[in-house]
Amino acid sequence: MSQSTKQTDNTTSQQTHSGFVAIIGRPNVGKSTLMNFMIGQKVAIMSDKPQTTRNRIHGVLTREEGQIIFMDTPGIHKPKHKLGEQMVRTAIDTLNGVEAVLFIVDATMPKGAGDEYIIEILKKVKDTPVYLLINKVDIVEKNTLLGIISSYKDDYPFAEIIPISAKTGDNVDRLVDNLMDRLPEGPYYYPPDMVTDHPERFIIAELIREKCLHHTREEVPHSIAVEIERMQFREEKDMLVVYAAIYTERETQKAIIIGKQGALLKKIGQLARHDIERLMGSKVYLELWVKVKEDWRNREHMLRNFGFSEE
Ligand SMILES: Nc1nc2c(ncn2[C@@H]2O[C@H](COP(=O)(O)OP(=O)(O)OP(=O)(O)O)[C@@H](O)[C@H]2O)c(=O)[nH]1
Repeated sequence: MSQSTKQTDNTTSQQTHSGFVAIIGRPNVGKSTLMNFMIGQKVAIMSDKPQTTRNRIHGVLTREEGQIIFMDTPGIHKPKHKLGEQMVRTAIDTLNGVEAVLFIVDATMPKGAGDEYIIEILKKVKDTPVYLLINKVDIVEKNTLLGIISSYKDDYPFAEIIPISAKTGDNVDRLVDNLMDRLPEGPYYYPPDMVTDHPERFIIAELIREKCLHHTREEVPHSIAVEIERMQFREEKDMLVVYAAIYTERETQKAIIIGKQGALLKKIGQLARHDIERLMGSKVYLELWVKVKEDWRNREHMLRNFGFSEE
């Protein structure tokens, strides 16, 4: 994950950190308020349009030191509608695949069935650190806090327990610093100021591009581009199908990416597929091919296709 658009522009600065963080908590505990506070004006708030898969990206927090992509885990907030086994498994897979989980509870409410339900799911999650965030501390008496903490702390080995106020921002900076420290070194998956209707398309293209660059070192310039030609969720197979083209400027570069008997392209595909599955929380079928488009950077219609247009 060491080469990205951002870092090639920025080779002298220190390595950025990045990763995925899931936010869970029963309704009304303050998930959206916390997102809004953390991300503020800079947010690339993701569209509310139905997504191709069940996981939703809430927003992206970009700082000089790195980028945090916040994910929703649909279904987990609504214990009343009992999830199907497959949905529970998908939720657990998502939580296993992220770098950290933020479990938000409401300091003004006693622990309820909804919280306990979430804790049960968390217990099935293996190595992901879980932060317990006790929210709305601005409206509770300080001395009630200890009682709330002790009602949760034996339920689960939380990595951190942090009382916060998503409304006033109390302790939120501390939380973000702590998350940034925990995230592994990695690229900015989004340009810092990008707003898009198709965030997954963009990230998936970047993941594929990153694998190409990483495994070809200096032989292939950063000018290669990846276009997602088709992306479709196949309900019956519970699988996301992605067809993507890798564009190079020369035949020689195309040959390098394909490798001996297609070996390198296969490897790029496997690695990218793994990352996309992690991102989307579902199985992925990825088909890649390599095309030569000489001097594609100068062609405006191509730029628009690749999603680089200002429009
Ligand atoms: N006093 C106070 N109110 C808060 C705080 N955080 C959230 N709220 C309020 O709690 C209510 C619910 O907040 P949301 O952010 O919508 O909660 P949510 O978890 O996203 O809710 P769902 O979308 O239903 O899952 C709103 O009225 C917020 O203003 C806080 O730290 N302090």
